[in-house]
Amino acid sequence: MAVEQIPLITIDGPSGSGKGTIATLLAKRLGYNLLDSGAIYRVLATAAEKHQIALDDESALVQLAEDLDVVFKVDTNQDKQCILLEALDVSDKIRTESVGNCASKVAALPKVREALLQRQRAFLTMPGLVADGRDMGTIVFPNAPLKFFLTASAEERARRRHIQLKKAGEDVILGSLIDEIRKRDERDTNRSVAPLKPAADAITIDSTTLTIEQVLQEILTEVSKHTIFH
Ligand SMILES: Nc1ncnc2c1ncn2[C@@H]1O[C@H](COP(=O)(O)OP(=O)(O)OP(=O)(O)O)[C@@H](O)[C@H]1O
Ligand SMILES: Nc1ccn([C@H]2C[C@H](O)[C@@H](COP(=O)(O)O)O2)c(=O)n1
Repeated sequence: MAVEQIPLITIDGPSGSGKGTIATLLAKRLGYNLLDSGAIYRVLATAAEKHQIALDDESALVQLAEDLDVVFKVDTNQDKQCILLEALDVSDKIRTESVGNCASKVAALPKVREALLQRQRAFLTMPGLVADGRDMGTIVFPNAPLKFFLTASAEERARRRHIQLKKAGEDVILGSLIDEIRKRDERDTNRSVAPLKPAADAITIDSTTLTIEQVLQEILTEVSKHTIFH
């Protein structure tokens, strides 16, 4: 089957807007594959630390990206993917704010993004794909038939992240999280390549005052309007 005929939904948006949560629920509901593109940048940043590569050493990071030994395993019993870097489970380790910041730095390097492009496009297989990130609808899958841009106020995103990190046992201060989220937004939005922005044909959903279930329902309503997803 030609790739253009494979059902594909993209969800872009800033950090903590709920992309990952919604993409996971949507993929499960539709029985599709899932691409958590942020996880690839997070794994790359983790590999850089492991191999003592500086986060601004573009040529070494490109080589690392090309050789990156990362495996995404779908865990059918849990609602999350298991992510292996060089055969070691890094699923939880990559979720800290600190790794998110490092990922944002390596993601600002144009040649690193180029090196990871094909790896992301390879996720587009039958029966379909839900892809979440910053440039899914603009650069990686510009021809996707249905695109969403999920957003929420920085304060609300930090509040959600605060609850999430506290549950995971991380000792974090809400005020610093708001600052970090704003800094990451700024870096992701103002970089020269594939900046965080809605695709011209994306549907924007502001989830500041919506529950996860309400966001999912809004998306499913749009999905039901397209025959390619039936
Ligand atoms: N609409 C919502 N209402 C309340 N909490 C939400 C909502 N959407 C997401 N959350 C919660 O906010 C937290 C962050 O969500 P999630 O990890 O999905 O965001 P994200 O956009 O994928 O972030 P990142 O880009 O940093 O990975 C999670 O704990 C999630 O349960
Ligand atoms: N398509 C993507 C996905 C992620 N990034 C960068 C920018 C983010 O700050 C960082 C971590 O992503 P997250 O897991 O928080 O979604 O990775 C990107 O540039 N492009």
